[in-house]
Amino acid sequence: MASLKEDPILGIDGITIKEEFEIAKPVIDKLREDRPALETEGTVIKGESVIDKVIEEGSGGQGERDMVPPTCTSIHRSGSRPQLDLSKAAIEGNFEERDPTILLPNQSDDISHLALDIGGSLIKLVYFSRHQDRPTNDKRKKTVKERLGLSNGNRRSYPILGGRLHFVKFETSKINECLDFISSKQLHCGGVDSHSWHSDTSSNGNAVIKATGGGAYKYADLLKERLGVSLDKEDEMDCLVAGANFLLKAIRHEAFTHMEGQKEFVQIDQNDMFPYLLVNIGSGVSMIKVDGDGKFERVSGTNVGGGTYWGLGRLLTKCKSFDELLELSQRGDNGTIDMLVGDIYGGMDYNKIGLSASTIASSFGKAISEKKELTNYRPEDISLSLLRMISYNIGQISYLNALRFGLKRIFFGGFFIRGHAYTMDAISFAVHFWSKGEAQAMFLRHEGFLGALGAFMSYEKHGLDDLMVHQLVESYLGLHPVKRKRKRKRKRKRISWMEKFVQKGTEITAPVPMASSGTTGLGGFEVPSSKGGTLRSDASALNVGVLHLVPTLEVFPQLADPKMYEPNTIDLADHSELEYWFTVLSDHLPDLVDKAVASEGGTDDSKRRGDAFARAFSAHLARLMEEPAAYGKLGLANLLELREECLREFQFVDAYRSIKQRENEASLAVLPDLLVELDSMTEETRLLTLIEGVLAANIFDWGSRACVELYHKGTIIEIYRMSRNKMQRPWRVDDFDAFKERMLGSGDKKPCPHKRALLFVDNSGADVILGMLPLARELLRHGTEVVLVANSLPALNDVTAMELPDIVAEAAKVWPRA
Ligand SMILES: Nc1ncnc2c1ncn2[C@@H]1O[C@H](COP(=O)(O)OP(=O)(O)O)[C@@H](O)[C@H]1O
Ligand SMILES: CC(C)(COP(=O)(O)O)[C@@H](O)C(=O)NCCC(=O)O
Repeated sequence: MASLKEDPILGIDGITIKEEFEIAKPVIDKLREDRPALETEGTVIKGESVIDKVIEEGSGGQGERDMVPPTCTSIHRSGSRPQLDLSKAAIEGNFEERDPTILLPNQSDDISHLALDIGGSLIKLVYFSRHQDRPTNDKRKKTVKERLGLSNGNRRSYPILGGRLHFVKFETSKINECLDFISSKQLHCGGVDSHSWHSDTSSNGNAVIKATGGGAYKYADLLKERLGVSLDKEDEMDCLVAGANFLLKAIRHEAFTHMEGQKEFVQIDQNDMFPYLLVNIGSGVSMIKVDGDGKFERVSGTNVGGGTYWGLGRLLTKCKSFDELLELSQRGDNGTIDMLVGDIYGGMDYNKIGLSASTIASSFGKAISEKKELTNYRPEDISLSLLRMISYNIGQISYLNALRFGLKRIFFGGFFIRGHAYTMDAISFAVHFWSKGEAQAMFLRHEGFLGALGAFMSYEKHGLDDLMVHQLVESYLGLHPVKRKRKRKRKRKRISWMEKFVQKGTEITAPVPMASSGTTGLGGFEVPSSKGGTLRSDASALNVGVLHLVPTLEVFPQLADPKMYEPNTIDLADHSELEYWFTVLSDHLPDLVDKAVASEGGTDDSKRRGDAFARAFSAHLARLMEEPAAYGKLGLANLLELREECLREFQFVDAYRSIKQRENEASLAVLPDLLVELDSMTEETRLLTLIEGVLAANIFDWGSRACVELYHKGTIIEIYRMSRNKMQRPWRVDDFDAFKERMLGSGDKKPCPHKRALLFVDNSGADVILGMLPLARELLRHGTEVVLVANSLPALNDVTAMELPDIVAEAAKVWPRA
């Protein structure tokens, strides 16, 4: 395992843990005790919502609050108006993060914009923050406590360059929380970190904020009274369109499709974007035909929208929050309440008009039964049925409007969607079904912030023209789309499977894990689940199954000297080593939390758990820093296991789940090409390439922070390519010549392949799919029996024994015949 020290997300082989840790509970209790302190430490926002707000604030928080000026009377304007530089704007964070911050790396002027969209249900805020003036290279000088963020509650620290757009929402009925938030961060007077230029001012000296949505009218007086600001009202439809156009043109990995639980990002060619139908599902629904920047027509709408789901759902289920209602639906079965075609036709399909027995004939149709009252229905089923009814209906009406105007692309926004897999699937299904696959439903990651973003952009009406000049959209080749088209054509012949891999890896993202398994009443929605324990065979005659699922902690019997084996290769008794590793782990913590939250569908509940996990783990680290032997002998493996245990304590089953899925998809997509390429080689070259592939695919163990960063940009696959290119013998452990001799023979020696090979799979799907499986295939060809061995529990990015059969079965499907 190379460069272990450099890698904050390292893989540790053969961990043996003997100690039991009493971890999360005392920490949670402590957190509960700390809660009042937490709330006063933060903004004036009270109660449950504090944790959410802290999460949503991202880089905000105490660091900035420390600098809050007492009043905001010092508004002035500098001579030249600062410009918003949207060039190279990019989403920050991983693919699963919701409402992610947008990085403006080239922003040099100190702007201080804040824009509001005050809707029927929610207030959306977009604001800009400068990067903090903290040198990036002073990291190691900070105390570990500072790093752990225990002193100030910060979740992360950022480098200086540029700035960020932040996205925050509040319930409109709790507008005072929103005003408290603005006030605590002084956003209405340029923000706590603003030095030079502040928000627009009106002729009478008051700050002016751009605002849209009905509430910009309804609450104008309240804002004036509470914050002393005037609202510059922008038209809601103008803003929705401007926001959508900005996102589609400027932000990579913004738009995606979502069908049957599968999420796939869509690259939008800004030269071929229009016309499209924009459907904003807020409290009500607006359907807008967009022909260009500022060129649009609201062609339809429906009053059955997000407000309907939340309103009716609240009445029918007594849920206290929208998220509770949505979560309820995940455990629902709409078949108990919806009337199916089969219910009407005695279990039969109505084939003549293409309706199967399982098609919903009438939403809520079963509730006509006189024998049942509301209390006889499960709230879970009601919620799912309602969600399906409204989503499907909106999808269907949207398609009919697209049909009216010959539009093939429909983008859906609005907070009703909430990044919820079922909602998106139901909408996509309706569009797909009624258009017979002709039209496509697409979704936006900043779904609910279109209006607020549009209002934000309206500070500079020419923002989008600038975007064109800066040629913002980057392809994976880093070329302008127009040029890219031509280049790609010319290059097509030369694109190797590896390039395809890189391309796939940047396009594909994981299915949203929130998708519930089993049937959803929409048809064809079975989400494959792991089938450990059952032996299956497939077309390639591979037998796939789990041999052993019960974890046992035994020293591997094949070791030369099992008694001397010590899995903890790094001893943390050395204090500088300890401090180093604590730094690595604490620096990596926000990122791990993001992943863990994403792995659970990014729900508010998972965010709360994620935050609690971060605090609990930080508390453990802080304790161990003071008293390294607090939980017994401390080695790096123990520390990593502690982290895993802690994740599980907060019900994070596999923090890396979505990343694994993404990587599996990308790897499977290129596997056939890789195998064909391998098959075209001589036996000797093939063997060497196969071993190189195993080494390269084990990317996480190759270490380095750069790998991790690449991973975040969705290009980890490039690491695979790079590592293969750089592979040079002799390797640290290099038995290749002996292996080759056994496989192929040499001189007079006949081939004598091993009877059986144990292949230990470790990190990531690429490791298995592009490394181990091609090798396994070769071994099988030579008559060697192959057993793949993996961990029982997910740890770091490990592939587990439970996941292996599914991965192998999928790979076997794309085995080339040869
Ligand atoms: N936390 C929440 N509270 C209330 N509604 C929510 C929440 N999260 C999502 N929603 C859904 O989003 C809808 C509001 O979407 P949004 O785009 O903000 O529209 P509006 O501008 O009408 O407020 C609600 O009607 C509801 O269906
Ligand atoms: C009136 C609205 C534009 C307000 O926007 P919202 O606050 O719902 O986002 C919207 O609710 C709407 O388009 N309603 C549908 C009205 C109709 O066309 O029947």
